[in-house]
Amino acid sequence: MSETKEQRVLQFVLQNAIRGDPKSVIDNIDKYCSQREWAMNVGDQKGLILDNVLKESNPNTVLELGTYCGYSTVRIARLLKPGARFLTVEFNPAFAAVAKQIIEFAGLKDKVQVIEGNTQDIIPQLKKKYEVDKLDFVFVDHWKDKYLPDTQLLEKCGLLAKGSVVLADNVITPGAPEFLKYVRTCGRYDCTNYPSFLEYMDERDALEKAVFRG
Ligand SMILES: Cc1ncnc2c1ncn2[C@@H]1O[C@H](/C=C/CNC(=O)c2cc(-c3ccc(F)cc3)cc(O)c2O)C[C@H]1O
Ligand SMILES: [Mg+2]
Repeated sequence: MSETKEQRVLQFVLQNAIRGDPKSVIDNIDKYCSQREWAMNVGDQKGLILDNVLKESNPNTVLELGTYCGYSTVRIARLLKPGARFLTVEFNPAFAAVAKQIIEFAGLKDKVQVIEGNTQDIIPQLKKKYEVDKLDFVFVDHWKDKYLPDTQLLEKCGLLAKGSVVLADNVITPGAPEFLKYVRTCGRYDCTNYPSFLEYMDERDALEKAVFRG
């Protein structure tokens, strides 16, 4: 049966990256997706901003919405302190299967829990089923029309505390206008925009950091 693009990305990593070396996994995904087939990874330019915002936050508990192939999952997991908890949610089984193999190849299997499911179903289960109290850092990179409902769901479920960081990809391209308007005007977040470029392209994009005021 014909391979998918995501399977080709995985194969390229398995054949070219160094097992147990997260940076070589990241670099090889960027190499494949910039030279051979574009894919919706956060990429290296926005990835550097993600790295820096994450380091500033130094989180104990991290949630990612939209694992895809696990590129940002590896970027995040490689920077977490020992004992930190990291949950990532993906509802496409084929993407989750690729991500799990990429995460394991990078040597980060024990740092990440890949949860297969829809974020709107998983978020309400985080407290009881996944024993999460509060989230220190949330990376939002799934369907763009889900950014707002899921942010409001995180609030409703009592998962955000004063200082919790919500970092959203693609607030320019493809854009998440309702999310952006909400976090910037609802009065419950301090927002910072980080202008950058769309992964592997020259088009403009940006990350938005929304820090919950509690
Ligand atoms: C609700 C829900 N629950 C669990 N997983 C969910 C979910 N919604 C999506 N997902 C999963 O996240 C992933 C989805 C990510 C969506 N990201 C995108 O659509 C996306 C699109 C572009 C883009 C930019 C310019 C262009 F011309 C074309 C595309 C760039 C990006 O960085 C993106 O993240 C994979 C999907 O299965
Ligand atoms: Mg994205």
